[in-house]
Amino acid sequence: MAARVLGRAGRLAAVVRSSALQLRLHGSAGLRFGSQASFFPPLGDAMLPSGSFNNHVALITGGGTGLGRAMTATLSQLGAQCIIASRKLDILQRTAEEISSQTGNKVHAVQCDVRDPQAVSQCVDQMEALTGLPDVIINNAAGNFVCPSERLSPNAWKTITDIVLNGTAFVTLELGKRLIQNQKGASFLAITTIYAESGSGFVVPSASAKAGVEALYKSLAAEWGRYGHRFNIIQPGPIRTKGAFSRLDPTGAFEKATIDRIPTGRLGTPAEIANLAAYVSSNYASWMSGAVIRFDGGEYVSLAGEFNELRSVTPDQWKILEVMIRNTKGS
Ligand SMILES: CCCCC/C=C\CC/C=C/C=C/C(=O)SCCNC(=O)CCNC(=O)[C@H](O)C(C)(C)COP(=O)(O)OP(=O)(O)OC[C@H]1O[C@@H](n2cnc3c(N)ncnc32)[C@H](O)[C@@H]1OP(=O)(O)O
Ligand SMILES: NC(=O)C1=CN([C@@H]2O[C@H](COP(=O)(O)OP(=O)(O)OC[C@H]3O[C@@H](n4cnc5c(N)ncnc54)[C@H](OP(=O)(O)O)[C@@H]3O)[C@@H](O)[C@H]2O)C=CC1
Repeated sequence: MAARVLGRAGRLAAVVRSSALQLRLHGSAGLRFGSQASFFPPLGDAMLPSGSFNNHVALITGGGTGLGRAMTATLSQLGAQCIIASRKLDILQRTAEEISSQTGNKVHAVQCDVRDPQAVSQCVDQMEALTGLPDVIINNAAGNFVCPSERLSPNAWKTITDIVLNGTAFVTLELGKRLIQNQKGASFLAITTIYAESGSGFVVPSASAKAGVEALYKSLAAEWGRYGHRFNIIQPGPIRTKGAFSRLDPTGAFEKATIDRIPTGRLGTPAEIANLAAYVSSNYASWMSGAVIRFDGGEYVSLAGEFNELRSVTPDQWKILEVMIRNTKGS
């Protein structure tokens, strides 16, 4: 009897090993990866009540494209007057016109390279003249590309860390000082990434700079609450944008593997993160400060757990594994 069970178990162990190999080679075994996405449909509408940002001014860096554009569209739809700032004025102006014409609320385009503190100061001057100081600041601008670290030049390192860490610091400090002087409260939000926490090879300048941004925002949450300022962080997982995907997965080779490891079976959408950013920046979240919100469909925990690949083991295979485990006597 024992021999029969062990023989069966041995055969099944081979099947399990071979399906684990198939999984590694082809990314699919047992559960159909991605089929669970139907449980988690993305909703596109603005979640907050209309008018939630009436009489609010919002600055969104990098608001002309990708996730920044989606956040601008949602805030504008909810009543905010928005200022979008980045290097490419033509793109900003096109986005501003498109969003304004859809929502009926003014979106202003202001050119600004966040790496340059003088340009940031001039951008804030321009904003003060256009709208007054903002109630909502979203530090979303970033630069990134995948690259083995041994291929990085000093200027490549400096370029990414200047945009992400110094740029966020320049914008935050310039606005913070003026808001404090004017005794005006505000919500600051930084967009980082899940690997700000874990670190990640091949995007080392970005990982280092985003970790710095998180330290900056957590520190200021503690220090500047007394001035009426809240500081929060959203760590997005993968959400398709041209800016990110063209620099992080230029051939598209990693997309399927990425989706396969996301427990909710799909990428995020710009509208979903825009809703979260709107909530965090709104008065509904006035008690939220110093928060780090991971928004990744479960990717981070999926990458972290050593045994998570056992998702590919089928119920029949589990029966055999359980017999093998129960039949183990002693150590
Ligand atoms: C589906 C699977 C994969 C997708 C995964 C998705 C999500 C996972 C988590 C994602 C996190 C995402 C984080 C992001 O930040 S995405 C945002 C991406 N958007 C951008 O980067 C937009 C802005 N980017 C740019 O403008 C440029 O790319 C820039 C960052 C290079 C800056 O441009 P510029 O100031 O004009 O700089 P350059 O003069 O061109 O270059 C400066 C310096 O860097 C070197 N360099 C540039 N590109 C590379 C490269 N690809 N490899 C190595 N080195 C590079 C360049 O040579 C210069 O150095 P020198 O020494 O030569 O002077
Ligand atoms: N998409 C994703 O999967 C993920 C994105 N993120 C984060 O989300 C945010 C938005 O990224 P995403 O929308 O995907 O990518 P985009 O490339 O579309 O957005 C980056 C924006 O930053 C602006 N920018 C870059 N350099 C500067 C600069 N020196 N000064 C001012 N603005 C600058 C760009 O505008 P311009 O070129 O006009 O300057 C662009 O609008 C980033 O912080 C990114 O790190 C995090 C995790 C995942």
